Amino acid sequence: MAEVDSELVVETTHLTKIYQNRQIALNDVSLTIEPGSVLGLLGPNGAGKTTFLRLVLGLHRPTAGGVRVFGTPMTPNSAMLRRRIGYIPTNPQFPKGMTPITYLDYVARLYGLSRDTRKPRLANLIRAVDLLGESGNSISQFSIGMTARLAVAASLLNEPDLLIWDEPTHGLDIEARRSMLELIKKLASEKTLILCSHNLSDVDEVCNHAAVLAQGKLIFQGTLTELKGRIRKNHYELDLEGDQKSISKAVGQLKAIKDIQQVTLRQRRLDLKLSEDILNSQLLASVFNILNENKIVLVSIRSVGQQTEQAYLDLVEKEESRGFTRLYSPQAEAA
Ligand SMILES: Nc1ncnc2c1ncn2[C@@H]1O[C@H](COP(=O)(O)OP(=O)(O)OP(=O)(O)O)[C@@H](O)[C@H]1O
Repeated sequence: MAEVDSELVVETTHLTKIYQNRQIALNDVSLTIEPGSVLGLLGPNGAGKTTFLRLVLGLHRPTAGGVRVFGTPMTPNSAMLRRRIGYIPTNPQFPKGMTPITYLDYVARLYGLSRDTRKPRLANLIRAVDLLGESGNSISQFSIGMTARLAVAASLLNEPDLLIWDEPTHGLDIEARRSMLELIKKLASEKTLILCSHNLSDVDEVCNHAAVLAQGKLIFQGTLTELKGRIRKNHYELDLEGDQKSISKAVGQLKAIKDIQQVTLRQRRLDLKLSEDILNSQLLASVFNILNENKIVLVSIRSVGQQTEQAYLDLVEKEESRGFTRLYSPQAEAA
């Protein structure tokens, strides 16, 4: 584990970006990212994610508010500060006439790395991203997976402390995606990462924090556990085995229990929604008892919806319906 200092890696205050005086891409976003975080930046298309990343990188100037990276204000002139960041845009593009070696060597020279540092680091990185066999081939022949690996190598060349990767698994096949996720997990032990992604199972696997943008506004920031904790709990799905008559009888008994709010049976799959404020283990014990009395075998039980994807969809849907309400009841908004 890398030494974690208390300095915030990123701090945005009231960050706002309006394009061409009319498109509000980012609206008053105040967000902090601590060292060691692996932050999943989430949001529907057009929510402002790329705009946010570009502002953190100092590639755009904010319309209002500001960004500090490692405690220092980030501006388009902060070239030295940007060197501490390894950035991969969505669908990275490279000069087609180059090979991975000539390209990485070129980037390393731009960073001002000496020959003695450059050569071994380049060799290590090419090996780490598994491009050794392709190191002398033209980038123009590269698949999406090879291009993604080259982008990873380029983003790590200057040994940055912060990695900002926009959709790193986009377009990758199953194997390439797996190795990308494993690499992210490895890097997470020594660096801070911001990962923009539409793939919530990837986020679930590698991130420990999440920030959700919707229509330019930050509607959630916190740990992934907190994000999941926002969704409805006490919803279970049970697969049963037994004769239909016994199952129907058990369903009748379950419906009579006060703290079971909803009982739905589809074939042999039972959907149970329990009261939020009840000790679930106690109530589930009663459920198991009823199944037992009716000689019904419990094949499996799952907690429904305790997933990042469900939590994210709940949040974004809620925000959209709020927008809808604002649109159609101006008095409510003004109140
Ligand atoms: N250079 C620009 N000029 C004008 N409008 C822009 C510009 N870049 C982005 N926008 C607009 O700003 C809003 C936010 O765009 P942004 O690309 O930041 O969203 P995003 O969350 O990254 O979307 P996606 O998931 O589709 O990549 C969108 O409405 C987009 O059309």
